[in-house]
Amino acid sequence: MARSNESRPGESGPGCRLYLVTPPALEPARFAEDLARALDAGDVACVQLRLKDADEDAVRRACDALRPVAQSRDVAFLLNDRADLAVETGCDGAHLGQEDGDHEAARQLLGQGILGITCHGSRHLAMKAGELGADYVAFGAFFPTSTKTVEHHAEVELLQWWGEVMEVPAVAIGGITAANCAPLVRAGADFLAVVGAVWNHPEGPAAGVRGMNAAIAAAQAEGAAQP
Ligand SMILES: Cc1ncc(COP(=O)(O)OP(=O)(O)O)c(N)n1
Ligand SMILES: Cc1ncsc1CCOP(=O)(O)O
Ligand SMILES: [Mg+2]
Repeated sequence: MARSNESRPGESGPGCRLYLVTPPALEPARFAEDLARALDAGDVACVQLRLKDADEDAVRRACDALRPVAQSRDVAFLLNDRADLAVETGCDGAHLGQEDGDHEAARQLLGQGILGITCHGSRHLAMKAGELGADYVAFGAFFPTSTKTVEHHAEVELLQWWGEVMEVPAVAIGGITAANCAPLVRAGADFLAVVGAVWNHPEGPAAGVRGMNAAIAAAQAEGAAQP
């Protein structure tokens, strides 16, 4: 599947695309190989490095090992939680939550870089994020997840509403799998962000990417066939 002419988070593009978030812990050299295999298995718009328990040096080392794997394939590489470190390490941007510092300052710091903001299940937070210039808003969790203890949930209708009134792309996250993603795609999610569906796939990450791509394509085809 072609990649380079398609959308990255923050660009509007055709249909819905896959957004990979890394596992919570990884060994950079070994994971670089897994990541390469996953990215070579199908269409991926974006990779987010999310290492909640790693210190700054470990995050830098992981960036150094993984960023080229994504960027050499024209896949955007984002850092979770830290806009400053994202800029310093040459990432394409940062994903920030509601507790991850000053979003307006991050917007300034990132310049043309990608800024994604967690908006949980909230129209209000999403409008605020859109107003300050976020390149995408992230809604979730849509389904139960074992990757993170979540306090906020989002409904499928939120995606539909957002797509009708706003231009800023929407990322859906939280417990998304090939088996449950169809309603999110049909509701207009621009990107589906996943951890477990790819990295914990029983046949390996490449099979996880192929499975997600196939499920997205099937949901889009189904949507297009409806009168
Ligand atoms: C694409 C995407 N959406 C949401 C999140 C969650 O961000 P946040 O609320 O800051 O929680 P942590 O990831 O920091 O635990 C995300 N990382 N990516
Ligand atoms: C980081 C994050 N934010 C909300 S749910 C979630 C975890 C997503 O992981 P999974 O795809 O395994 O449910
Ligand atoms: Mg965060």
